[in-house]
Amino acid sequence: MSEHPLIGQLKAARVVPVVRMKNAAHAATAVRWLYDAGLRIFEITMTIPDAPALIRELSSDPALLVGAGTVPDAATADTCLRAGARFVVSPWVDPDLVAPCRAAGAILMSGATTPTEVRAALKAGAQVVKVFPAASAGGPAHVKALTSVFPGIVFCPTGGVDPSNLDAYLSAGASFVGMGGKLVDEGLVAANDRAAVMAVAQQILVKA
Ligand SMILES: O=C[C@H](O)COP(=O)(O)O
Repeated sequence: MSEHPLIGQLKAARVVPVVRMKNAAHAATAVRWLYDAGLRIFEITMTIPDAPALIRELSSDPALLVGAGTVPDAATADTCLRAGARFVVSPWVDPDLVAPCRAAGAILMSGATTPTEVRAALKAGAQVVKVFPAASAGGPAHVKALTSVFPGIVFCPTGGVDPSNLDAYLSAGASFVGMGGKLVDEGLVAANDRAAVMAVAQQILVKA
């Protein structure tokens, strides 16, 4: 099966910022700061109040690649895809998400930890395997073990990834990573500490 054209963009960026905030205004601020730093890809998680509205707003900018994260079911996937999401991320394997993603031409990233779960994600039709939770599953060594039995599969480790271990995950065989709390800490946004968030974002860009 040929690779989805957007996967090249994700590989080139190497980091998908996972925006997970309790407060919608904080999420919008975090995205604005990361945009100012130079980032153009955003995973907007469904744990943000009214997340599809933020997806719709961001998707109106053609320079951005916006996806929906922590998508719990097909109806939510459909809402996000109609709002402009071009990738859908689930921390688990849910075959119900395949049809709406295929219909919209979007990428489905399904969560998996073990080889059995990876196989299930691929059989269900995921184009990307989100290795989650990556750090507690064994970190880069775990990703390396998975890539040895699944050569050519697009792995996106997420959970505990930060600027200090990014290179180790990529060297282990990750195509790109998801980075949440270590990149955009809601506490820093709430404290209006733009400089601290920008500093972390710069580390990602320096490495890219
Ligand atoms: O779904 C992804 C996680 O929320 C991101 O995990 P993280 O905050 O440890 O990077």
